[in-house]
Amino acid sequence: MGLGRVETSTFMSDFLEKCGGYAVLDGGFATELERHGADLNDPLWSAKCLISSPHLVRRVHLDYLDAGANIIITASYQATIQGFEAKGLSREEGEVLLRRSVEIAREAREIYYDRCTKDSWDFVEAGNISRRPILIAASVGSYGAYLADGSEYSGKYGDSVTLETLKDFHRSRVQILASAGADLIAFETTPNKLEAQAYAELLEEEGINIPAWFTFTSNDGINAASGDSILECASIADSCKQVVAVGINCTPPRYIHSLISHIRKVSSKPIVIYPNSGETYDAVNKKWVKSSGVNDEDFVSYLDKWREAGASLFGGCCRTTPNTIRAISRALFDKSNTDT
Ligand code: MET
Ligand SMILES: [Zn+2]
Repeated sequence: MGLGRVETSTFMSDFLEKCGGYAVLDGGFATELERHGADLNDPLWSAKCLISSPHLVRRVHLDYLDAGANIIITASYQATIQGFEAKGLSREEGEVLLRRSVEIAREAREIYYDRCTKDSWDFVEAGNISRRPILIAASVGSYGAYLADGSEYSGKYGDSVTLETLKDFHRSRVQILASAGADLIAFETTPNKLEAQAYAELLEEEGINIPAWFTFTSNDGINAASGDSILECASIADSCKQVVAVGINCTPPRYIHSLISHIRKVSSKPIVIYPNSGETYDAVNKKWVKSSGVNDEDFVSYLDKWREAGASLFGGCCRTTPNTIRAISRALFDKSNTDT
């Protein structure tokens, strides 16, 4: 374990350096599957496609790689052994599907690299072919995501849900994903500090040997979705050795700047942000309501402020698309060209 820990301490800074100081994540995954016609009105949400249309999962990963992503996040957000069992699958079949989510993302990366080599898109540096660094992040959605009632945006799990409940709920999926060949685990859409504590303890107790990031949701720019202070949530992530980045996902762009500033007060770890499009999710009707959504140009216009505030990994969450990611990638790339 000693060696793993040492590597973890420099994992993200090394990666960011290879990427040129900043890294680009992918964009909304489930909502992109929907844009391609998938019907995700199901408790498994995007994980339904692991069963019904793995080719579409691979295609969306590839679209994000084509758009410039350095990190793609697997389709396991709402994939759980419990959820698969509720569909009548066996435990073993559920495990196979979880591993498959990582394999499909790895296949997409291989296909992308092969295509780049063939088309000579890679650039040659001092005689060596240098490939764009690409990591596979295994998604772990929060307990609220599994409940499929929108409680990842309220964080109210009720008094009966304890630290041990959450650890037991997440344990097997984390173990399976960690051994499936992913580069890191993305604990996403975390609405409260109890769940962050559960993740931190699980990583430690299970001796998980790949790094992780924790990202939280917020409805006000100050607190996590549950009302827990973002300072407390980020501090839990900061204290966990395996955590290589901390940040925010699936939160409207207008709240991100203030949240980055808060996180920076309690952590010097790299900050990862992937906001949604700013539209709101109606959990009852399972629909996104176009209220205060932003277009790709507006989304990108926030980037400089987010960088100044201290973030270094940027992507998009629900309802953002490969076009959003292409715009982010261009904005960062053009900027770094003019900076040097
Ligand atoms: C509700 S947040 C969903 C996050 C997940 N990675 C996705 O883009 O589908
Ligand atoms: Zn989202």
